[in-house]
Amino acid sequence: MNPAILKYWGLRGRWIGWRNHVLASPRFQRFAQRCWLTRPIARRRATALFDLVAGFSYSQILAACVESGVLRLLAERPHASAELAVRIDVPLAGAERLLRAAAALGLVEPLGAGWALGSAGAALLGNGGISEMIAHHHLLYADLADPLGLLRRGGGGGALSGLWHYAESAGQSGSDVAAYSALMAASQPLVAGQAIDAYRFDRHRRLLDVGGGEGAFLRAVAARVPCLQLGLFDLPPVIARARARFESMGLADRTTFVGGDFLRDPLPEGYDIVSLVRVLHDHDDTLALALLRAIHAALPSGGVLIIIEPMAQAPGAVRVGDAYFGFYLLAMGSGRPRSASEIRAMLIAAGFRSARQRRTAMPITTSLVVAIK
Ligand SMILES: C[S@@+](CC[C@H](N)C(=O)[O-])C[C@H]1O[C@@H](n2cnc3c(N)ncnc32)[C@H](O)[C@@H]1O
Repeated sequence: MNPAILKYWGLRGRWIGWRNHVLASPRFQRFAQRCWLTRPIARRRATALFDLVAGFSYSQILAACVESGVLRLLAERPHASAELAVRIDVPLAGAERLLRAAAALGLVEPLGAGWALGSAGAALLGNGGISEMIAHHHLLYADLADPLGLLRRGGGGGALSGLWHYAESAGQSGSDVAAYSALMAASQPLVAGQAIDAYRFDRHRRLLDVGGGEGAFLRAVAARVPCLQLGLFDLPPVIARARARFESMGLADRTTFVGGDFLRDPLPEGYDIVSLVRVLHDHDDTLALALLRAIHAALPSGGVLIIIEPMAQAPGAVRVGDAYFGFYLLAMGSGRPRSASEIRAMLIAAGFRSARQRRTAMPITTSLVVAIK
């Protein structure tokens, strides 16, 4: 390596250069595969690298399992291949190919002459939101077919941005509102449970969920904290759907519904805690900061803002924040995943007196930052 480069990047740069030189060398790779001491590490690393190479194929096998309903059928009881082939309307050879592939991924497992649900399949079915995510991923993957093109044009403009485009037109399109809100509501239990375990909402009297969609987060908190008064703010067509849902569940008299655009309209006052669940990362920095300032203005002194979303650089979940959501939001055409420390800095810039991160059990779905005015 050029000594000037080594000087600029320091000791760590020198170490990385040397390490990569060794790892890329066919001679070292052959040695690592042959030596009993390094063989397990070499195999692990080769598998991890191959998983990166083959990730899209795995995702499509998963999509076929969800779309065909094969996992649900196996959750009812084990099935023989021929029976499954008929039920999912795929020729026997195709069904067996899918089942073998799904078994390799832990989604199903062989049982005698047939097949049972695998442990990863059972975990997936136990979280309804995951199937919904998988079902809409064809939009994301269509946009990611040309990742460099997407990066060069700055994101958006594809299939996924169409799904949430209603927010940019202040919720004018009813069918888009329904599809997007339903997806959000289905995946909300993955998030709400984590947040409720990590933060004591029973310290508060009135909770306003801004960008709260159909109110799935509010309903989850309401079930845990019966005396909390609820407020829901979202675009008017989303609020109409939420109101109907709350009425059918007998929760409407505990809840104030406010339809509006949080980028233009003032937020309702009189709440001692405001939540922003999977909203901040949807917006570019200028709009995100404006939203934090608007919430700051609406809160009383000592009021709390709680930000709940998957975050960048979350220990143990960097792939979700930086890789998955980084590109998901790029395809959406707006926003970016932020680390907890970036969010804390934005909160202080918006006028909050303190901002702290709270631990959650599953940063893969949920990280949490609490700010006090
Ligand atoms: C990613 S969804 C999150 C929904 C919900 N908080 C959740 O976690 O399931 C973003 C929400 O923000 C709402 N939203 C987007 N732009 C908005 C705006 N300008 N004013 C009010 N709500 C908006 C959307 O309608 C949607 O319900």
